[in-house]
Amino acid sequence: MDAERGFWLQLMLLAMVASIWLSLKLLTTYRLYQQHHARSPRPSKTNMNAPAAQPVPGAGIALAQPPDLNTTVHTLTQNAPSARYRFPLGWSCVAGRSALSQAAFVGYINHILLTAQSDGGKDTWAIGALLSLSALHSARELQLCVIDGKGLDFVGWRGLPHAWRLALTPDEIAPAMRALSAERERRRRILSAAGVSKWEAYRGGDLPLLVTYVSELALLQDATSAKDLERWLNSELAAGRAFGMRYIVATQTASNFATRWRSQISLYVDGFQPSQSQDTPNTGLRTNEIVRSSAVPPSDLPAPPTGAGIFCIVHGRDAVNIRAPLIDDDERFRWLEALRAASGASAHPDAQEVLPTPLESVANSVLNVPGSGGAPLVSEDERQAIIAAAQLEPSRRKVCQRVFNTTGGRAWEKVKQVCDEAGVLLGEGRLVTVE
Ligand SMILES: Nc1ncnc2c1ncn2[C@@H]1O[C@H](COP(=O)(O)OP(=O)(O)OP(=O)(O)O)[C@@H](O)[C@H]1O
Repeated sequence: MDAERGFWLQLMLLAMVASIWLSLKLLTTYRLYQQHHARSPRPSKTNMNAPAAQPVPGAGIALAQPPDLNTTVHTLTQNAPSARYRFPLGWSCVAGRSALSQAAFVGYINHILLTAQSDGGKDTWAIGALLSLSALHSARELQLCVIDGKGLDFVGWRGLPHAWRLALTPDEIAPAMRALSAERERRRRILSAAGVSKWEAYRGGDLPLLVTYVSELALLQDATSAKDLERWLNSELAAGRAFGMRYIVATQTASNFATRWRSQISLYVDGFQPSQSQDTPNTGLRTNEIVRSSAVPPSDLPAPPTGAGIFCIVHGRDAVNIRAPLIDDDERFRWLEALRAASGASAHPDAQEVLPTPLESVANSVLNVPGSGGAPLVSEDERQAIIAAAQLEPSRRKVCQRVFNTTGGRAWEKVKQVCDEAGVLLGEGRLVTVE
């Protein structure tokens, strides 16, 4: 009996020693884990670049000194190597480092409302987005329409292969609006004849994404009337999306305009506003909802000139403060020249046949954005050839052989990237298509 009790006592003692040892081990491991994570904070989802970043006082996490447009486009391509029609939103300061926020037109962004008081940096933000899109897409993939009429900001864009139409004086505005409606109808006919329900499914290769920038909505009202403008916005914004047309509509505040078309807006970019009453019309959220998202609402942002280029970006219920890269006249001129040179437009300004603008050539030779590293850059022609071959071949290797006459290196990466994006040939040997 005593021997049995002794045995159980010994066993309990052993169990106690083992549990103390285990607890100490767990504690040490947890401390090590904590120390490691204190030394190396997790990178933010949006990626980072220069160290020792500082936010603008009173502007949430908006970065005080954002990198230039070159670095911005470089970071954009690193963050989202394969996303099409991506563009930068602006820079923030996350855990002491600069972080770029970005979005993409095809996928989840429909139309954009861009607002801020005078000199808030609206044109500069839009120019950054349009130049980035142009650098990353050929004129066959992307066309731009600019309706300005308030200054000289877009004069240098004339003759650019990406420029579908520029309305830069008040008398050019109404015809440009009619041309956009006619283009929408033309696209409707093409898509309907091709038997597809939306632009994204069309494989004809002759309908580039058409992005229209309206630099001041009030000028469109002056060129037409409040009623006509409302009708035009309602139909163009509601229907344009399905036909590969996107709008960036800028104005000082949207509160002076009818509300229906605003339901088509999926991204709000709002800079300084003088009163809380302006927050909701320009962001779609109430002031306290923006604060709950840990962002500074437009009515609390610093006013220009200190606050120029600082915006509150709202998508759904998420809000973030950013500062856009400042693009001065010289830089803009260099970019436009680079885009012209890369597409051969400077040699043939009136050329009908527009050459594509592959990112590699713009990036490597002219704009100094490294093209190596990250995912391969696939031209629209290559993309279409890969998709077509994927309908015929049973495996990605065979697709690669058919399109590039090789099965390795960058060619293989391109095939992999396009197949992943399109959701085809996910299993070797059979054709799988995902919605
Ligand atoms: N990202 C930025 N960072 C710093 N300063 C900026 C930035 N963007 C613009 N600015 C400054 O603000 C000035 C006005 O910019 P911009 O013309 O883009 O504003 P806007 O909102 O379009 O003005 P307006 O409505 O009066 O035409 C620029 O000349 C520049 O000095």
